[in-house]
Amino acid sequence: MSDVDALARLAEVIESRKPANGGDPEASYVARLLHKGPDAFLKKIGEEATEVVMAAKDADHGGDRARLVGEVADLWFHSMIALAHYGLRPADVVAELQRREGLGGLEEKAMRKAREREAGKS
Ligand SMILES: N=c1c2ncn([C@@H]3O[C@H](COP(=O)(O)OP(=O)(O)OP(=O)(O)O)[C@@H](O)[C@H]3O)c2ncn1[C@@H]1O[C@H](COP(=O)(O)O)[C@@H](O)[C@H]1O
Repeated sequence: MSDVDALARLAEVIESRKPANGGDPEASYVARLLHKGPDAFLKKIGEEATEVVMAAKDADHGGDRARLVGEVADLWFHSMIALAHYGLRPADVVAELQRREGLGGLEEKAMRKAREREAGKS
């Protein structure tokens, strides 16, 4: 079973927790966040991103790398709740990464800057 399958399965569970699909905020953490709305899960994303940074800095100094894995999992999980809310799936993110495959970040940035310069002229 691939990594992407696991993300797709989790996306299905998240989908089933939407208010429109009968998700129960009393019984489900995901349903509770979706019920509270974007402010609630976007705040969690901000917190989890900070925790990723702190865990990585800790790992730099001999800290537990498993903690970093856990914090990244929390960040991905909460990001997937946001994707679901906006009608998107992990497959959309994977497709975007696939689109970028082989296009170096520096090369992409140079192309983007050139496009911006062109747009500025017109
Ligand atoms: N992957 C996860 C997952 N990762 C993290 N969490 C929860 O996310 C919360 C993370 O918040 P924190 O670490 O900040 O801890 P906290 O202090 O409890 O958080 P808050 O009080 O601030 O909300 C915790 O309550 C975790 O239990 C998750 N909850 C659910 N899932 C998946 O989502 C599925 C559906 O979950 P329910 O909708 O709850 O059934 C589960 O079967 C899992 O596969």
